[in-house]
Amino acid sequence: MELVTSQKLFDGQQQQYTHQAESVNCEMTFSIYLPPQADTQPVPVLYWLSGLTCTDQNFVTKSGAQQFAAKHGVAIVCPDTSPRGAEVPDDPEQAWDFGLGAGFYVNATQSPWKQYYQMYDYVVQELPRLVEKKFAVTTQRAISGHSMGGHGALTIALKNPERYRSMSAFSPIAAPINCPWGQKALGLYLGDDQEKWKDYDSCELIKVSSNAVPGLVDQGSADDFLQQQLNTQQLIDTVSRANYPMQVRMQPGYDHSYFFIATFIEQHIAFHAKHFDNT
Ligand SMILES: N[C@@H](CCC(=O)N[C@@H](CS)C(=O)NCC(=O)O)C(=O)O
Repeated sequence: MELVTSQKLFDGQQQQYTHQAESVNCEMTFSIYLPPQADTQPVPVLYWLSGLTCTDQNFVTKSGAQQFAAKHGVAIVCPDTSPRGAEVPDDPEQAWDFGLGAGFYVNATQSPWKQYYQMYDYVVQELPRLVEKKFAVTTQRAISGHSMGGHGALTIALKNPERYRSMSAFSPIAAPINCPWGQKALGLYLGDDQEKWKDYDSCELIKVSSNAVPGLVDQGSADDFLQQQLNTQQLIDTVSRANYPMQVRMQPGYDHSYFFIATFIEQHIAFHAKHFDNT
């Protein structure tokens, strides 16, 4: 693992690292914010998954989250959104909604994607293993994300309730099996059998879930992707029918951008901190 950058921020450290990742078969970059509390004791970790076209840097530079992580004594780990490198196959038309920057946090089963696009294993297993070995952190974890990353955060927590204390999302792709972004990505990564797509669909997972991970979701009403891609109403209906402990809030006038995330990130970090011991 190699340190790329390190800056002091709100008495903690904002750092970026590269490492050779086995699961995705390439060099990966991730960022970590270590709050000042990590100087004296191990702290819990919030994993943040970003959306389409993003890297590990969007959240670091635009969310303003570090001051709240410092207040609550929580580390924040931001992985990249896909495998990277000249050898990694991309969308044949180089569209921004598939391939590089668009790993959808699944384990691809189809060629040529499956050799690299194992982002589910990377985020759930390999990255936490590395983080928990190298940094002053506990094994208490939470997960959050935006858009494609909101989909990643919710599906990962729903599939691994024993690994995450809480989950949250901004503008998640809540039912990818029912929207163009999801149908394209799941079709190419997982193949034509739509039954297999359900394993990566938050609404489908909530329907069959027997465990309860506390959840918080914020969605802007002025989000340009709301009608065609995000299926927020389906999430609201599914949560209500299943009596799942997830609050889904419509926020009037907010769009899909990081300005929306910056507005509510303090509340999301406080929500996750509430579910950790001793923060
Ligand atoms: N084509 C646009 C749309 C993609 C988009 O809105 N991506 C969201 C996630 S789905 C994002 O976070 N973009 C980067 C940013 O705002 O920093 C772009 O390239 O940014």
